[in-house]
Formats: sequence, structure tokens, C-alpha cells
Amino acid sequence: MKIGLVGLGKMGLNLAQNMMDHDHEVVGFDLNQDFVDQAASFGAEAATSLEDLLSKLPSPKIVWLMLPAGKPTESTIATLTDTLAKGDYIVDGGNSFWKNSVEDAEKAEAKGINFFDCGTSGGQSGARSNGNFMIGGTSLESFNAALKPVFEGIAQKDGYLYTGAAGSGHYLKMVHNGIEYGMMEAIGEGFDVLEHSQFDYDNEAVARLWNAGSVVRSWLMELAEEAFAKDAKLDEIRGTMHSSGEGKWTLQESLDQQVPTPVIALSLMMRYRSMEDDTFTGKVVSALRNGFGGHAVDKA
Ligand SMILES: O=C(CO)[C@H](O)[C@H](O)COP(=O)(O)O
Repeated sequence: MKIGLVGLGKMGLNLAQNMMDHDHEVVGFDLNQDFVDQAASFGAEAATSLEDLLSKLPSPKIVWLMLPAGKPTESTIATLTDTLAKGDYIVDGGNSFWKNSVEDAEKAEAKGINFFDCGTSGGQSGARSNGNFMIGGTSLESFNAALKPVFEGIAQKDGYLYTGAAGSGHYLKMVHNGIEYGMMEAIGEGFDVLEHSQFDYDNEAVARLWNAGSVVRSWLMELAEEAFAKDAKLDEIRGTMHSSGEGKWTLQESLDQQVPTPVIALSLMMRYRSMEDDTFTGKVVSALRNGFGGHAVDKA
């Protein structure tokens, strides 16, 4: 297969190499010329623009996006929907909001373009090899015809699934990331309790121990082991926990469906709380305690 890959950042560049490792040709484009040059140095064909990339693809054209969710992805899909022809393929491999994918697919499919929304998991190393992919889209037939052979190579065994109608791939990735929020928060909290205990635990040794056959062994625990190996008390980093939106979307969806998801909800709240050094909530509560009970307040 010859695939046009748009977006050659951390994930896209690794995915390009993964595809080429499995005998696919890649034409790469990114607004950042350095990324294009890097992809070319690995053997990808460099494109100077989206139009140039399309001109280098045989029909049916397969255009695979690895762009930040939101405007960069949506505007590129709109351009592709205007430009591509019946039978061509769009694969959105970013972390797009699933409702956008449903709408994007409707517009693309109205023109006979196949649209697939592909949640990509496994981080940068998974993109590079043995990845994990959750793929919704136009039909199983069109998936099997052009994309299945690609996923057979770039995914690990059992590491890809056609999940049904367009939107279902990114919906599944959204929930995956909600789970990810909860798992990471639990791991973080567990180590926080250890840090505050009367005992002197070696965090790296604990993570290594738990990775050796315990119930909580996991890739996340392995990443914790690696992080503690580099910086035993993580003194070099702040505890601000950024978020890209998928946890929020999972919570919004669970509220819409009236499904109780307290772990995911609180994990998201903890991320938001971590972005503030102090809180206005805290100031108000402190003032109220002082007001009704004369309790001490800490001065700013
Ligand atoms: O999809 C991912 C992992 O599965 C991305 O790394 C994503 O950015 C993680 O979400 P967040 O940035 O909100 O922590």
C-alpha cells in the first residue's frame, strides 16, 4: 500500500516508520519542514503540501491523519472531503472527539469517500511498532479491502479491531483514556500514601516488585519504575497534570448516559486541581470556618 501520512509529530513519525517496516510506502507531509525532512531520512517520500501529497498517491488514495484533535484535524478533513474522490480513504488516527467523527464520516460518505476514525494507543513506542488501534468507519468491507493489511503489520497480535459505525473507534479510545486517567490517579495516590508513611520505601524497588507478578503489574507501573529509576522522588518535575480532553469527554458522556463514573470524574478533578497552586474554593471555605468557628486561617 502507499499511504499519505499527514502529521509527522511524535506519533506520526513513528507510525510512518512502522508502516515502512511493513513494506508500505509512505508519502509524508507536515507544516513543520524539519519533521518532513526527518521522515524523508527514514525513507518516506516528502510532500511539500497536502495537494502535493495527494498528487503522489495512486487511487484509491489513502490519507491518514496524525494531527492534534480539533481545528487542525477538522480543517484538514474538510479539505480532503472537498478534494478526494469516490472510493478514496480518510483515516483520522488522532484523538478526535467521536461526535466530530460521526459528522465527518457523514460528509465524506455522502461523496463516496470511505472514512475511518482510528483511536491509536500504545504511546510513541506503540506507534513505532506493535501498536494498538480501535477503528470505526464506513464498512467492514471497505476496511478489509484497504486498511486491514496495513493494521495486520503495524498492530501487535490482537491489537486492532474494527468496532463498527464511524465514531465508534474514537468513542472507544475516549473511554480507554478515561480508564487511563483512573488507573494513573490510583497509582499516583498509592505512591503518595507510601511517601507519607512512617516507612522508608524505595519507590523504584516497589514499582519493580509490583511489576513482578503482582495484581497491579502493568505498563503504567513499568513506566513508574522507569521514572523512579531516573529520579527517585520525582524532585525534578512538578505535579501539575495537564489533560487533552478525553477524560472530560468520558465524564460528559457518562453524565449524558447517567452512568456513575466516580473514579474517572475525580481523576479529572484532581488534574484540574493540580493546575492551581491555591484555590478560591479553599479561600472561601477557610473564611467561612473562620467566620462561624473562629478557626485559624493561613495568611496569603
Ligand atoms: O491518548 C493518549 C494516550 O492513550 C495520549 O497520550 C493523550 O494525550 C493522553 O490524554 P491526556 O493528555 O488527557 O492525559
